[in-house]
Amino acid sequence: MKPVFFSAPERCVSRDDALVGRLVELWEASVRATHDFLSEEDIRGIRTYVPDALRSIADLRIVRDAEEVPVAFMGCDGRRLEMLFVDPACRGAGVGTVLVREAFAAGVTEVVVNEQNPSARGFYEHVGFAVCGRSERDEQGGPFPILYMKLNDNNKPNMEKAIAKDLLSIGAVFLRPEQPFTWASGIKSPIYCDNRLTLTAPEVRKHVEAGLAEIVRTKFPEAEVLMGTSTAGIAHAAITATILDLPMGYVRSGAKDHGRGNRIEGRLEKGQKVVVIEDLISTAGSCIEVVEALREAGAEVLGVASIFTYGMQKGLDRLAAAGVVNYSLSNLDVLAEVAAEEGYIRPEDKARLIAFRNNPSDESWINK
Ligand SMILES: O=P(O)(O)OC[C@H]1O[C@H](OP(=O)(O)OP(=O)(O)O)[C@H](O)[C@@H]1O
Ligand SMILES: O=C(O)c1cc(=O)[nH]c(=O)[nH]1
Repeated sequence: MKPVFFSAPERCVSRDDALVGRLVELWEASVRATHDFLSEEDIRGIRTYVPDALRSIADLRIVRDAEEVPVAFMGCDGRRLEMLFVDPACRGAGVGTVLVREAFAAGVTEVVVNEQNPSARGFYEHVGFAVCGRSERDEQGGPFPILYMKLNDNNKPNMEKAIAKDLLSIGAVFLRPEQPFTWASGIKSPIYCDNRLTLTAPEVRKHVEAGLAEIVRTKFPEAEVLMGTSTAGIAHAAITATILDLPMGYVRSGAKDHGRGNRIEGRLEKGQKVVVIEDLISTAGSCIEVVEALREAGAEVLGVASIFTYGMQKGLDRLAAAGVVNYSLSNLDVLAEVAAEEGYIRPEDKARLIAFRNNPSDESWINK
């Protein structure tokens, strides 16, 4: 029977002989189960290098079972996922996926797999990698063809769908056509997406923060500081900054009338390159105010990373006029599609939501 409990991935700084010994055992069991193209002699030969590789890999993470025994590990070096092995007894339980998400959060965008291991290729394709090159020999010169895989924008549709599913699954999307919500902009709306609820749903929060970190890393690699919008962007800015090991602060909706009278909290130097973290964009009024406050303080705003956008024309026009680029993890078009597919809304509601987004001043959608 598959173990049902697994620890969260743990980063291993010290790697004693007992741990390395167990990981070598795990490596061998996993290789014997998946690398049937290797001979006994090949396995024994490669095994001699494994302990050194485990001791020297920059970032080693392990998952343990209920008895604290390591059952999976991964090693990353910069953008490359160098190793990921799961005990055959635990395959299919989602441990590999959890480790890969950690790898994404750590900045991984590349992996190399043996062409003769189609299940590994299938796994990496499933989580968003695509083959971008091939070599007839492996990186040690052995006669085993390898495939170079990269995470690229092909991953975007997966991410948009996955985050939409996440938001729906935790009940963060509210539909109330009979009693419209009032948005920050004053717009009356049949829908309200409460991303604040991701904070109390750790599994979803993990996806959101890994996604925001990926946006910052790939779209704004020069970012020096993250600034959260007040209030719903602040926690996301803090968690994303922790993943990326960057400074963070936040921008209030107005300056304080006591204490130091700040509007921008946290240290911000003139000329610093800032990415704004916003939870949601409707008309983009809130995030543009924040961008303007930061520019006034002398920051160079690289752009905005947000969880969700409605894709409203007003928001798009305002962002363009302010010269602000925004990347969102998901959007209304994808959310409405997924919600209809999964039975959260009726197929006809999908078109009604999009019609509302396209023309919010037409309130014919209101159920009187
Ligand atoms: O794109 P916009 O039209 O500006 O609308 C989106 C903003 O509205 C919400 O904030 P809200 O004002 O409800 O405050 P909160 O962040 O404190 O929850 C949301 O968190 C965005 O910041
Ligand atoms: O525009 C807003 O105020 C708004 C819309 C929405 O769906 N969710 C949210 O938190 N704010």
